[in-house]
Amino acid sequence: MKNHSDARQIRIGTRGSALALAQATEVQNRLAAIYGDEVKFERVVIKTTGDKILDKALSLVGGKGLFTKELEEALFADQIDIAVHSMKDVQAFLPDGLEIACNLPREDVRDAFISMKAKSLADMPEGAVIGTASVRREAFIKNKRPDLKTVLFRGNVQSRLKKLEDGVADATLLASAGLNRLGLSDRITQHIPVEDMLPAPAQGAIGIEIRSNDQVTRELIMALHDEATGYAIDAERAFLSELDGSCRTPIAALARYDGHGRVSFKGAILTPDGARIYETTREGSANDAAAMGKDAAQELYARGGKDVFPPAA
Ligand SMILES: NCc1[nH]cc(CCC(=O)O)c1CC(=O)O
Repeated sequence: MKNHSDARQIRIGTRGSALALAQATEVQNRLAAIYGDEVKFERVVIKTTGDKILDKALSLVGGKGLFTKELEEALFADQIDIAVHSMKDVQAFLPDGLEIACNLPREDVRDAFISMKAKSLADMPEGAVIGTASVRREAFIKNKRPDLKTVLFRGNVQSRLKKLEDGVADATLLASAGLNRLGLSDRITQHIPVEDMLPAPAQGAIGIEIRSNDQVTRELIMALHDEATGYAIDAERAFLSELDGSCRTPIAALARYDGHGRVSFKGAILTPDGARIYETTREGSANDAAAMGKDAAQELYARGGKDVFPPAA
């Protein structure tokens, strides 16, 4: 056992970006609201590979676990007790010995369109340039507006907004959730309806990762778990893991819990050029959320896998 004074201490592992810190603060505030002085906090800021590589598309760097690997190593090394993640950045398969123990209530799931030149994606002048690093967003953009050009936009939310101000692109797309959490909601030009652009699996959700054998921490943080978010994430992540997509695969999914035991699910895969979208829906018991996502993935893989997934090298 660790030898901290009377109060139980939770070491919160987080990346150093403004968004990551805001999410870690949200977790800490929620825990403090429940446990008061019984729990003390220490924040441990950890730089991940994804924070260091800013000049390449993540899809070219290798993809999985770029924003989580170093945090997971710190969990294994007992340097932190919890790792706070954007669930969107958490790889489909976690290493043995670690698990996502809870999900906070989900933020806005939609993608946000941000521009000083147009009121909406549809309103963009012909040939205009959109900055994005997401193959999913790029494929949807090309599907709707084949005339638009895309440029690679990486870096944290602030640096992308700065690039926009500097005129590197005419518009960009970011998760509404991140902007809201950073107090930057006023920068959003248009919330893109999910019917037009299905979000990334788990977009807008925060998850807390722990060591599977750390029963004490699990019991403390379970109080933060949001059931509705958990069911939705179960379905969306089962969809993602069944497709075993990389960051090179445009994959989208959104599930909703109705508050009464039922989950509805929509999933899509797209060809990177946006020419084809394969989508499907499911509806069923929340207890079957993961099976629903998996089943939807199998259907779409059978229908569109050949087009969407690049042939093995
Ligand atoms: N891959 C980067 C990333 N991971 C999570 C978010 C936003 C917050 C969220 O979706 O929960 C972002 C930035 C973005 O997509 O705009």
